[in-house]
Amino acid sequence: MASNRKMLVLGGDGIGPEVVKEVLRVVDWMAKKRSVSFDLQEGLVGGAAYDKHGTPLTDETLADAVDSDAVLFGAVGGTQYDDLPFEVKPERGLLRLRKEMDLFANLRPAMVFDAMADASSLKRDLVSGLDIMILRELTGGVYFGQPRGIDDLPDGTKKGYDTQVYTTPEIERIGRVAFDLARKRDGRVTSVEKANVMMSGVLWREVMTNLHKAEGEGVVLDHMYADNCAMQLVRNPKQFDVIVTDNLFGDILSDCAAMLTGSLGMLPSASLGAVDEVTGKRHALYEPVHGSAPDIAGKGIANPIAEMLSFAMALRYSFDMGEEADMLEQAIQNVLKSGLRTADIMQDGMARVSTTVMTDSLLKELDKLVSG
Ligand SMILES: NC(=O)c1ccc[n+]([C@@H]2O[C@H](COP(=O)([O-])OP(=O)(O)OC[C@H]3O[C@@H](n4cnc5c(N)ncnc54)[C@H](O)[C@@H]3O)[C@@H](O)[C@H]2O)c1
Ligand SMILES: CC(C)[C@H](C(=O)O)[C@@H](O)C(=O)O
Ligand SMILES: [Mg+2]
Repeated sequence: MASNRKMLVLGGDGIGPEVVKEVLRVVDWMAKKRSVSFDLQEGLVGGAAYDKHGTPLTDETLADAVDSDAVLFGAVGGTQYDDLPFEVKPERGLLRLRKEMDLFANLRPAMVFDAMADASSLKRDLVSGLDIMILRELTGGVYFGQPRGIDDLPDGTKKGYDTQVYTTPEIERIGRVAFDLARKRDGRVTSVEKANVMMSGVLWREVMTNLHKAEGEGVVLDHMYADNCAMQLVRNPKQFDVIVTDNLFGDILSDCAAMLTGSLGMLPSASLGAVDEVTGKRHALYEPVHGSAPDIAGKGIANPIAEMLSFAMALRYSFDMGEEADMLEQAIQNVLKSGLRTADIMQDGMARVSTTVMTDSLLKELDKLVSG
């Protein structure tokens, strides 16, 4: 059935295609049980694209991504690609997608579902009900700054270097997203950098402070150094509402936040571009925070929940299907409540299940939600 909901599916490598396949079962369910169809297209990215085309992202796939309403992304990378030249490594495919689609705002929510509070690395009372949003700037900073390279030095040793760059407009646009998010939540933004050692951090703090004065009505802003933030996340995570930070600190802090929720396999994300003033649309890519997990790939034990929750974010942010997104999230909560666990979130007294059995049960919960 044709539809105007264009979604490009890029499974990638390792467990990427395994978890994406499970989401496609939910997409099927929606077509059958809710009469909601998607115009799906599949493509290659990462190592899978390199194996076939000699590049981790072809221009054609990039064009398809730009043309879609949303990209559903799995994960890229794998040890078999470790020796490839830097510019064709699988991860470059993802980075090029982010940059060329200008997906500057990466929303990484860390929520602890009731049934999961005992699976966290922290004690139950520190995490139960936790709901924080890490907003990571995704198209700037040390990931893309020039110059970068490895040079030979006269003494026969080498010098490896990267450059962290942020401009005022780059900081302002992510700051605006942070304030907008906070207004719909608890109204608090913590801006995280290392202004004590980095000039880009000094600018980041100055721009955030000025932006807050000019446009921060209804929002309380505070500032924190990134090292302290890492510590505070595992000491008392409920002190945070929205954390806004740069590309590299956001990468690290969100993996850290994952363990508050029980596993990297639980954390979704949405990578969003600016809203086009004429069409009202924006480029978007939905990706779990985890990677291709080479240690468990092919074993059928990956946790599909991060990918499922990423699809729920797609339903909410790209397809205006909040009701379906709520339903999917509710079904996930019900499955967890029923005691099913993939290996990464296994707890005493729970039933250990495979990736596909987790989805079987999720589809049954969805059935129950529509019939009851
Ligand atoms: N967005 C992405 O595509 C992305 C993100 C992170 C890492 N990577 C790449 O993935 C490869 C492996 O990286 P890594 O090992 O540092 O990180 P990783 O996230 O792939 O795995 C870290 C650990 O978490 C576990 N894990 C991750 N996702 C899981 C899931 N859904 N269910 C159960 N367990 C899960 C893994 O088994 C592993 O023990 C590298 O090539 C890296 O560059 C890609
Ligand atoms: C695979 C890699 C390029 C990526 C990043 O560093 O941004 C990943 O770690 C992530 O968190 O999305
Ligand atoms: Mg990461």
